[in-house]
Amino acid sequence: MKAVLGIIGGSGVYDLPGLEDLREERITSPWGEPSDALRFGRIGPTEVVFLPRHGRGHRLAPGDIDYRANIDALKRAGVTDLVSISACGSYRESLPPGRFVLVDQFVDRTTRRESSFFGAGCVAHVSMAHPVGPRLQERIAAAAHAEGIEVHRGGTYVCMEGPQFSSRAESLSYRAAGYDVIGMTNMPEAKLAREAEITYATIAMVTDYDCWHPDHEAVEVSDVIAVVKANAGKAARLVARLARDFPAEHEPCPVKSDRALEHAIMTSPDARDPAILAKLDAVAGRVLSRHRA
Ligand SMILES: CSC[C@H]1O[C@H](OP(=O)(O)O)[C@H](O)[C@@H]1O
Ligand SMILES: Nc1ncnc2[nH]cnc12
Repeated sequence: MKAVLGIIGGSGVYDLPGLEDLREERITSPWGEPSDALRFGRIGPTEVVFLPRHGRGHRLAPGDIDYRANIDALKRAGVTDLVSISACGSYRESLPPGRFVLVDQFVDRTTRRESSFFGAGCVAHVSMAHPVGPRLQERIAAAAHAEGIEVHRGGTYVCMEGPQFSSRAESLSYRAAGYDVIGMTNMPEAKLAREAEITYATIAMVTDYDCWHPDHEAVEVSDVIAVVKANAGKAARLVARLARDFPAEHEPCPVKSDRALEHAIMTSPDARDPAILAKLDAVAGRVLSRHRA
C-alpha cells in the first residue's frame, strides 16, 4: 500500500510550509463537516495531506470539531500515517515550553464528543492498548535527530474536554496521577484514527506548565500562541524531514494499527444496518468488502 502522510495542525498551525504542487479539495463526509478543505501536496517524494484541526482562523473549539468527519475525510484522501501537531501543557519540570514530546499514551477525559464510527447496526471494538504507531514515532524521532531538534520520547497525554483550562486542583491531580502533558484534542482523534486503520502519532509541543507550577500562575492563550509561533519553524522542519525520508510504501505497524478492524466487528453480517455500512465505506471498506464477498 502506497504511504500517504497526513498532518493535522493544531492551535497556531493553520498551514504547512513547503508543500509543493499544492491543491485544495473540500472532501464531503457522511459523518459531518471536516474542519476545513484538505490541502494535498508533496514534500520530496512523499504525498502529504494537511488539515488544520480548528479550521483556518481557528473557528472551532476543541469540543466543536467533528473528529469523525476529519478522520473519515483523511481516510478518503488515502492517508495511511497521520501525525498530529498539538499544543499542550506540561506536568513535568523537565518538559519546559518549547519542548516536543512524542507521547505514546492517552487518557480520555472528554465528556461530550462522538468517539466512535461504530455502534447500533455495526458494533466493533478495537484495541487502544498502544494508541501510537511505534514505527511512525521512531521516524519522527529520527527526523528530529537529523534536524538537531530535541524531542522527549514517551509520555502520557491527558485529554480534557475544555474549552476552559484546568483548575489548580485538577492540574495537581493529573500531575499526581503521573500524566506528562495535557491538551484538549487528541481524544477522540486517536481512537477514530485507530478505527479507520490509520497509524497515528502526536508531536505534542509544550506551550506552558498548566497551573500546578508554583512559578506559573495560570495559562494564558497569548502565552500558548507565542510559544507555538516561536517553535513553528522547528515543527515545519521536522515535518519536512519526516516527509522527505518517508518510505514510499506504508510500513506494517508493529501494533497492528493498520489492521485494527481485522477481528473487531461483532455484529454478524446479516444483522448489520445497511445505512451504517454505507457510511463506513471508507473507514471500514477493507474489511466490509471482504465480508460481503
Ligand atoms: C490555544 S490553547 C488550547 C488549545 O490548544 C490545543 O489545541 P491543539 O491540540 O489543536 O494544538 C489544546 O488542545 C486546546 O485546543
Ligand atoms: N495547559 C493546557 N491545558 C489544556 N490544553 C492546553 N493546550 C495548551 N496548553 C494547555
